[in-house]
Amino acid sequence: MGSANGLVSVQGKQPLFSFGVISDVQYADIPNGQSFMGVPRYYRHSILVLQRAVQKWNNLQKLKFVVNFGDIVDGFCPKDQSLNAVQKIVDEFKNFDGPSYHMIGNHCLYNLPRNMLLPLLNIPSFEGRAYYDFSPTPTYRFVVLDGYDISAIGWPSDHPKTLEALKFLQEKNPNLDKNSPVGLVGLERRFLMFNGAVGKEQMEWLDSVLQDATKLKQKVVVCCHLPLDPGTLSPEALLWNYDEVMDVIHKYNCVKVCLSGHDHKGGHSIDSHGIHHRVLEAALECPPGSDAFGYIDVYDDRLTLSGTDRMESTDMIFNP
Ligand SMILES: Nc1ccn([C@@H]2O[C@H](COP(=O)(O)OP(=O)(O)OC[C@H](O)CO)[C@@H](O)[C@H]2O)c(=O)n1
Repeated sequence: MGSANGLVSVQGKQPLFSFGVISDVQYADIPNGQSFMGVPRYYRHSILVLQRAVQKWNNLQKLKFVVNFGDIVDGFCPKDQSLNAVQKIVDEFKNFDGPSYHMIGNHCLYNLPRNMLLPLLNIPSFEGRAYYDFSPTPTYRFVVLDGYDISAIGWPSDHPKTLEALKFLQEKNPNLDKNSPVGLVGLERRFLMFNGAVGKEQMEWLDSVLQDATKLKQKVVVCCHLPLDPGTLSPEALLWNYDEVMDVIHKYNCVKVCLSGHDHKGGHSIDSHGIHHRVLEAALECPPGSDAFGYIDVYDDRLTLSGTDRMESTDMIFNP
């Protein structure tokens, strides 16, 4: 038996395939700082975490691809350095011996508009859309959602999606600072400017992909920067319309696991339909010398996350 971060791996059973994971690198060439809540953030060290991740992923010699769960560069990155900083992190991912799949987070959008960001991240896009799917094996499909589809950040200020997001925030959050949850209660605390929603068109696309996956008997892993289940941790981190997205997902039986970032301390929950929700611990909040990245072995009946250091290992077992 081998052990990684408290998890005893099942020997003798070959995974169908394996992939690497990392989230919230939030690199910036600036001194250490802290979050709004006072949690230390190590902006220069986070690129070293990514470098060690890539080295480990390459050494494993079995990973088919890696997934970056967003927030590649921090919002405090001086804006004249944003382009270089994003390019620098993308280049680190290119040192991995295989494809990297990226998604956008709020901090990406504080740095660059969508039209610049999406080509750099190699996100297949039409009219600024940042959702897509891919199928690494015939029996599995990955769906990458764009949690900032309806958002007050990232689109031009007069774009209909910006206006829709601002109107929504105006209705849902009475604070002058729309990033502040003061006075919002329970799950209402997600109605913050640093979050966003999945729009109507993307929702229809998601429905059609899940319908197709069901027809093809594929199991689906949903990836989104923003968490989709209130059971995982902080309500402040949730996608605005996580409930509508989950209603679509729950229509089908094909989604087995939802993976996300954004809520830096990480978490794991299983929802009422037996779907695992795993929020990944942030690379940014690793004190120097420590790490937060991992890889996932995919089987017919489970996804097994082997985490390094601050990333907890998690066995996600489901009904095949
Ligand atoms: N209670 C808060 C929290 C944050 N802000 C301000 O909102 C902006 C973004 O916050 P930040 O912590 O940098 O966002 P992250 O994406 O790194 O992390 C998301 C959280 O972990 C989700 O729980 C920033 O300007 C903050 O100062 C705020 O006003 N009030």
